[in-house]
Amino acid sequence: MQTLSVSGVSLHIRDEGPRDGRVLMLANSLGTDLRVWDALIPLLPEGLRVVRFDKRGHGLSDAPEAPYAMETLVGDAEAICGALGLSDVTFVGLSIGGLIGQGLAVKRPDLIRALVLMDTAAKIGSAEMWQTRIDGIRANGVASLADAILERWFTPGFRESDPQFAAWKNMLERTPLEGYVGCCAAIAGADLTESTRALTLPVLAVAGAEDGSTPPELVRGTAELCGAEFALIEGAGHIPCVEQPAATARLITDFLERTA
Ligand SMILES: O=C(O)CCC(=O)CC(=O)O
Repeated sequence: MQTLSVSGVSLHIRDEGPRDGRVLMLANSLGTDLRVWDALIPLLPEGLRVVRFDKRGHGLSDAPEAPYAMETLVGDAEAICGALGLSDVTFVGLSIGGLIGQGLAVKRPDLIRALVLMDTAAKIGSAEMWQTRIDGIRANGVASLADAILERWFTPGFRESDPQFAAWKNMLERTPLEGYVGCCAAIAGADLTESTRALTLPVLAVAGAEDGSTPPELVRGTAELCGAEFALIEGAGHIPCVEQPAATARLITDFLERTA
């Protein structure tokens, strides 16, 4: 297990593959930890150096008191790149992870070669919507909203019959309250529309066809902002790397080839 201290906060990271391989950095979504990439990684081309991490407040990373700012989350990802000596990174960001990726590409264009925006947007939801969610979680805990969240994350078929569904529910419900609320605040405060419009690096945007959190039309809108390619993943909700790892891996693999 590897950890890294950033401004006194311990971040859990996993750094796998050859040190001299092309770097793929994976950033996951709200209420998830780095295990959401487990099924995807073995399906990616060999020889990649794959770096993933639990953002603050999630997984095995520390959960400092909320709120967090998007700039802080971007700074954490930047610090991980610095500590591991990463450059020429292809950054794959899922939902809030995609906001982190957009922010990092703007702040440190020298670090990022290409960007995959997965089920994300330049702006996700409204400040009011996030405040309602924060109030609900503060009053009744993460588990009180879990069923509604899981309906947005996964298709009905997956929820009804996948043997791992119960484990993903546990992962969500066990997210530290401060971490979940802290990241809600970061998303609420992030409108990256203008900076993402100015991006010039290669971008692939992908969306689960049944995503109820960041619906395909929202993702497509962000793709259009920055001239990105757009692809739909059938049979997936908000987390296609869990629900459709093979289709997700194919899209990423083709993009890696196009941006080699
Ligand atoms: O998943 C994220 O990082 C934020 C988007 C969201 O609202 C997810 C959910 O439906 O809970």
